[in-house]
Amino acid sequence: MAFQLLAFIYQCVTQELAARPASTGVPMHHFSEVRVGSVRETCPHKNAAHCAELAYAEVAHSGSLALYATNSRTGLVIEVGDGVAQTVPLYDSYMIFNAVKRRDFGGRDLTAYLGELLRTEVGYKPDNSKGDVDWRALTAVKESMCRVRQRDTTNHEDTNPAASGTYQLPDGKVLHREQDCLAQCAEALFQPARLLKRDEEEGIQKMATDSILACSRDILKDLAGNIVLSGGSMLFPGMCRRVEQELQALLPSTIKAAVSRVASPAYAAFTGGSIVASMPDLQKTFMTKAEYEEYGAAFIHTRSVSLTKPQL
Ligand SMILES: Nc1ncnc2c1ncn2[C@@H]1O[C@H](COP(=O)(O)OP(=O)(O)OP(=O)(O)O)[C@@H](O)[C@H]1O
Repeated sequence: MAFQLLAFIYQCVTQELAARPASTGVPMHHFSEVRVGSVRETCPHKNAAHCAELAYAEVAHSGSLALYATNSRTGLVIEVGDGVAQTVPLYDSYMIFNAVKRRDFGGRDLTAYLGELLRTEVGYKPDNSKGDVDWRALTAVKESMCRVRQRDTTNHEDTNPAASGTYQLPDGKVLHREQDCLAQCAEALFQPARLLKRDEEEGIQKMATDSILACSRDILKDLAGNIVLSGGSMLFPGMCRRVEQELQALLPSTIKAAVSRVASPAYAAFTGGSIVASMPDLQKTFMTKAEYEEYGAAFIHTRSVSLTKPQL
């Protein structure tokens, strides 16, 4: 079913959007793991080949694409979108596959958590008969009013520049931008086990630290020195500073963490993908249609930029 959908998307890109894969590379990304029921499984290699069968293209990883969006080739990407959080270390464009961490939580869990906070803290009463009105309102509050608390409370919290002073919820209650629950929502990214009730799930700071420390000692400083935030759920004001503080507290004191955010976190994979598609030296990682026809779909594994460097 997923491959039928992929075929449909590919058809839309080539026919509806009139993209011409014959004259430009088409980067595709795939997840390193899939969830089957409650079990996580490594995404089978044959899936990448199957994608290639559909598109004769190159298979990359959204984390690596986000790093390209910053014009760098070495660093750690922390990417949190709507349903997935992942930390992806890359050295000289190579993804260090065995150090990638991926967990199934993201923006939609934060929206649900915000709903709980508003119910308990301001007595918000969602009206379930109104379809997704309630969900859309919670998402709008999250995206426009919420911020990230700082570890160092002597620092002023950043406020959300998009926030006006107040927001009226569908039940008529009015929220004020200073309200504490608006700074509490994003805490769930740092404490998913306690706040999202996800047993054994680590926060993004622990995932990132584990990803860095799982790599060779020679490159730890390079990775920690270029940590890039990507994905819509990294847009909360104050996120860079908070992640930097968290990582600095967890990493050995000799390693300095430097955190930045890509220009448009929600579109970083697209931006990076377009950069990859136009980089002359990375075009050699593409599989052409002629190569596909001569060597078959498995040839994609010799070309993917998502290869692990064995010595790392
Ligand atoms: N300004 C913002 N502040 C906080 N969260 C935001 C903001 N803008 C968007 N988001 C959240 O980011 C999430 C979408 O991010 P993104 O587009 O990166 O995800 P995705 O690629 O669709 O998801 P995934 O890869 O996890 O399946 C949504 O939950 C959205 O509410």
